[in-house]
Amino acid sequence: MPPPEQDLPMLQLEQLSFAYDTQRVVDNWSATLAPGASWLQGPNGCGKSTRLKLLGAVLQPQCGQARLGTLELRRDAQAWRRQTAWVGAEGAPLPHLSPRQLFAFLAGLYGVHDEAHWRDWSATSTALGLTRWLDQALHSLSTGTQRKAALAAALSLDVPLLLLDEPFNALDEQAAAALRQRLQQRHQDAARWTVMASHEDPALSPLQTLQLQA
Ligand SMILES: Nc1ncnc2c1ncn2[C@@H]1O[C@H](COP(=O)(O)OP(=O)(O)OP(=O)(O)O)[C@@H](O)[C@H]1O
Repeated sequence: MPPPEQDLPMLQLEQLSFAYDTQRVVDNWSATLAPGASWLQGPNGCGKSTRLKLLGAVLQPQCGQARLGTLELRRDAQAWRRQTAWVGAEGAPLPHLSPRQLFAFLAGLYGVHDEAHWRDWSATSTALGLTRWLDQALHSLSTGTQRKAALAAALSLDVPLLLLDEPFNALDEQAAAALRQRLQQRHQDAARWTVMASHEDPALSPLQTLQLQA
């Protein structure tokens, strides 16, 4: 049985601010995200991708704080990254690796070695229609296939905080449906967050929507 709502941990964002040089893109961003799926919605250039990078500790906020359980983003950046998987809006990282090698590399980096994760990755890859490409270098694959590889790996790492930038871009309908199903499954356990920047409604239920302004 899931814990009562008042006992659930929250992802707390407290007045996060970030500027590229002199351009302030995130200005005192505060939000409380309950476990589950959240959608960052807003016009082009409003800072959706930048916010995901802040939450992934890829960029350092100049002010503010984020808290995930006992972790603080600015104090515990290294530990925070280990609890986080981030899939960017383009193709896959490390294009000289194959999808299988990418997952092996990430699994080693995150310290995930058990068989269950391999099985999970394999099942996710199959559901996404990735199977025939598993041993080909990512750079030789289409953008959609690269994204499937990055998504399968990130989902199988099974970290509490999953950050997805335009996850449905370049996915065929079957893969998009498989991704939705996998994300729904991920949230059957209460203590996981998925934050998505997406032009398209992620069509997950329940879904917390964060409307951002230009
Ligand atoms: N590395 C960077 N250096 C300087 N400025 C940047 C950098 N990345 C993004 N920006 C600027 O920050 C602003 C927000 O960009 P960001 O990509 O976060 O927005 P977005 O809402 O994700 O946009 P889109 O929907 O077009 O992907 C834009 O004006 C963009 O030009």
